[in-house]
Amino acid sequence: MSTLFDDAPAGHSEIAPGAVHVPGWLSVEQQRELVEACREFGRGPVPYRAAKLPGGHEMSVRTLCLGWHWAPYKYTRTADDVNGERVLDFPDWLAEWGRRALVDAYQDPAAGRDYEPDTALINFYDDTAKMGMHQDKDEQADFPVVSLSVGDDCLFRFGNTESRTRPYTDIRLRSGDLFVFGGPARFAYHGVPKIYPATTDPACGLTGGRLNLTMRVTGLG
Ligand SMILES: O=C(O)CCC(=O)C(=O)O
Ligand SMILES: [Fe+2]
Repeated sequence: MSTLFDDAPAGHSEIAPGAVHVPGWLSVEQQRELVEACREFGRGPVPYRAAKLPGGHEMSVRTLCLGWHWAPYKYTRTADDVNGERVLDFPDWLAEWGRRALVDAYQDPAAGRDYEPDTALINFYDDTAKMGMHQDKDEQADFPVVSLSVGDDCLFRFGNTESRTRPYTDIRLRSGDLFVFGGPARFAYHGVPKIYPATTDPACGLTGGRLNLTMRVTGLG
C-alpha cells in the first residue's frame, strides 16, 4: 500500500540494495512489441537453442543472444556452439529501453547516462523450464543487469553474493515486470525455480510460456 511518506511509486520495491522490482513497467503494447521482436530475432541467423553446460547437461530454457553470444561460460561474436553464425546486432531501441529502465528503477534521472548495454540474453521458458541459482559474472564490467519479463508468471529467487543458498528473497515476476540488479547486488546469485503455467494474458503476445530478456554490458571490446 502506498502512503504519503513513500517516495517510490506503489509496487516499486527494493529487494536488496541495488536490486529493484518494478511491477508492470512495460505496457501491454510494449510487451507485444517485445514478443514480436523476439520472434523476429529467432528467424536468424542464429536460432533459439538450449545451451549445453560443460558437463553435457542441456539447460531447460531456450536462449538467443544479441550483440554477443553467450555459451556457458563465455561471450563470443559468433554462435560457435550453434551454427557458427554471427549474432544479430544489439538494437538501439533496446539500449534506450535499458536506460529508461535504470532511470525508473533507481528513481534517478542520471542513472541511465553511461549505460550502453551490448548483449541481451533472451530466454524462453516452457511450463517446466527453470534456471538454477547462478551469478551473471561472465561480463568484465559491473554495470547493472536489466531484466524484462513477458508471459507466464514465475518464481524468481534473488539471493546474496556469497553463496547460492539463503538468505534469499522469493518474488513473483509477472508479465511486464522490470527487475534491475546493480551496485552491491550486481553479482548476487539468482534463479528461476518455477514457472506458473497458464498465468499468461494472451494480450501480451504469448499464448503460453515465459520470455525473459536480460541486457548487460559485457565490457568486451
Ligand atoms: O528468467 C529470469 O528471470 C532470469 C534469467 C537469468 O538469470 C539469466 O538469463 O541469467
Ligand atoms: Fe542470470
